[in-house]
Amino acid sequence: MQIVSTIKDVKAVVKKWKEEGHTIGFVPTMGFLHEGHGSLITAAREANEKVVVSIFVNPMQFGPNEDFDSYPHDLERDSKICENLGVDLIFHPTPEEMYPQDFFTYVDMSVLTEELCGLNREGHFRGVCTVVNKLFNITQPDRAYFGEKDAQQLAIIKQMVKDLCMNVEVIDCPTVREEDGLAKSSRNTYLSPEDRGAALIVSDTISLGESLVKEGETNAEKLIAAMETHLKTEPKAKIEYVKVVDGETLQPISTIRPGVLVAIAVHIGKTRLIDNFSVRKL
Ligand SMILES: Nc1ncnc2c1ncn2[C@@H]1O[C@H](COP(=O)(O)OP(=O)(O)OP(=O)(O)O)[C@@H](O)[C@H]1O
Ligand SMILES: CC(C)(CO)[C@@H](O)C(=O)[O-]
Ligand code: BAL
Repeated sequence: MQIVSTIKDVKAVVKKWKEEGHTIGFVPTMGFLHEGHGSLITAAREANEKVVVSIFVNPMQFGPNEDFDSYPHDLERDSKICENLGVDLIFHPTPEEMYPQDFFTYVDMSVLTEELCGLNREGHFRGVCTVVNKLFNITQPDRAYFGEKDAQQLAIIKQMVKDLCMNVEVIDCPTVREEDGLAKSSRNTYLSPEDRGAALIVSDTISLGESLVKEGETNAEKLIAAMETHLKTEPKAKIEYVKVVDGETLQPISTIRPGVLVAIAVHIGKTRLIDNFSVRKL
């Protein structure tokens, strides 16, 4: 496994692989890898001859009051995980490598970025789209792997690939959870033991929502109300949103049907957690 930090070095490796006719699977991450990332890497490993993982805490997608400075990192540990999972190349650039002083181009999307997390994280998806576009251009993947835990991000990346006719297949990977249900996330490391207990309300509320839909609830307003009421049983939970939206356009809808995304964002202490489920059939 190679670890490189410059765009030039990645491009040289990718050029050679392409000349040899290899397919490339790409997993973009911000590092501090866990089994959620592991499942993306495993899926990439199974379907492609070469696997590239990027580890880059992208400053452009963090707001001024967000956790860019405290975001966890451990390249040595991440490298071992990647090596064990059969990754061929880690790309670990510096912010200066990705954004030199004469960097002036951004990828902006409307509509999908204006809902859910976009309401409170201004500029976040501009940063995500810009960096993912740049990473795709650098790594030239046949397939790129994204987690359903970040459902809005996944929908936005699919839209970007479609709108801009990008030659990459976006593969969705199911949310990997802790044994008690909490979605795995690098930010779970911020949770104190007490907050970790309280955080369970998030996945619990997702399970409740799924059960209500299975039992026949088709009214989005009622579903949201029931989920909010459940979240409020945990005094440490501060609700940012509970929303029912179309899974592709991310616009709010009133009647639940297959293809709908039910998404929540909740703050537990200083930790912001997201979770969701998709309605596959009624
Ligand atoms: N629990 C999970 N299951 C499946 N995929 C996941 C999970 N957690 C993260 N991913 C995916 O891994 C990719 C990289 O995500 P990232 O490095 O931001 O990890 P994260 O744990 O989501 O971090 P954060 O705590 O910042 O949300 C994204 O496509 C994300 O959706
Ligand atoms: C896709 C991504 C690596 C872009 O920085 C990031 O948003 C993430 O880790 O989900
Ligand atoms: N996993 C999503 C990246 C972010 O929250 O910045």
